Amino acid sequence: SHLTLLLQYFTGPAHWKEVFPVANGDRQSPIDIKTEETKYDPSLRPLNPNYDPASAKIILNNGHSTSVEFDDTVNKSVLTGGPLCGTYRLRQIHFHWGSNDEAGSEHAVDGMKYAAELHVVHWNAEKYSSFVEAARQSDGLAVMAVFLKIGECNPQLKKITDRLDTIRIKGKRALFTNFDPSCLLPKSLDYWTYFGSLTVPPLLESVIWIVLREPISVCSEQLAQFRSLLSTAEDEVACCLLRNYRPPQPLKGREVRRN
Ligand SMILES: CCCSc1c(F)c(F)c(S(=O)(=O)NC)c(F)c1F
Ligand SMILES: [Zn+2]
Repeated sequence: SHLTLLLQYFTGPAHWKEVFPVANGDRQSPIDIKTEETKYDPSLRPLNPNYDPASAKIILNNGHSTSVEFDDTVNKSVLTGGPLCGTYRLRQIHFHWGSNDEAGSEHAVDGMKYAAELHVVHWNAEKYSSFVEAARQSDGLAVMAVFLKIGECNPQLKKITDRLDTIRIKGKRALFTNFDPSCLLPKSLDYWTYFGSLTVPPLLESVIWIVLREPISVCSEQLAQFRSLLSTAEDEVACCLLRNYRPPQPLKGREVRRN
C-alpha cells in the first residue's frame, strides 16, 4: 500500500536523524577503515571467544535481519581479551547484506565493501545487570564484525541459511540450538578496534567494535536465501528484506587501532 511504501521510504537511514538525533553523533558506526591510518597498539591482547553450543536458543526474523539468540542469563558463552576490560556475555548474532553481491557489508576497508557482514553481539555483564542497561553505557557492548566475501559456499553458514525458509515472515522464530558461532570465525582473529555505535536505531553509542581483518566465504546462493526473507508480517503485503546495511559514517577524529 502507499502508506507502507511511504513508511519504508521515511524509515531509511537518511531519515533516522529526525527521530534519533544521535545519528549525527561523534561515535557513529559503521565506518570506512582507512588501513594506512590505523595505529598498531602493542597493549591489545589476543581475542578469546569461549562459546558453549548449548547457549544457542532460537533463530529469528525480526523484520530487519535474521538473528540467532543465545541464553545470556549466565556466563556460559563469553568474549574476553582483545581491547576489552572484563567479561562480555554473548547475546546474539545477526547479519547485514545488500541487494546484490557487490555491496552489503556495513564497514568498508579502504572504500571497499564486502558482500555481507556478521555481527556477534556481547554485553558487559561484569559491570551492568542487563543487556538493555549495558546498551546505554559507553563500554556496554562489544560487537565482533566478520566480513563475508563472495566465493565458495560456506558449510558452517549453511546451518543457518538452511533454516531461513522456516522463518521467512517477520516475527517468525524457530528452535535453534547446539550451535557454536566460533564456527563462523576466520582462521586469524587479527582485528581493528574503535569506539562506535549500534548501526540500527536507536544508534546508541555504546559499542566497542572489533572488526576481524580476515573475511569468511559466502556464495551467491546463500546470500539469495538471506534476501528471500520478508521484512513484512503475515497480514502485510509481502516485501523481501533485500538490504539492511547502514552506509559508513564520519570518523570525527576517532582512532582505529590494530593488534
Ligand atoms: C537484543 C536486541 C538488540 S541486539 C542488536 C541488534 F539486533 C542489532 F541489529 C545491532 S546492530 O546495530 O544492527 N549491529 C551492530 C546491535 F548492535 C545489537 F546490539
Ligand atoms: Zn549489526
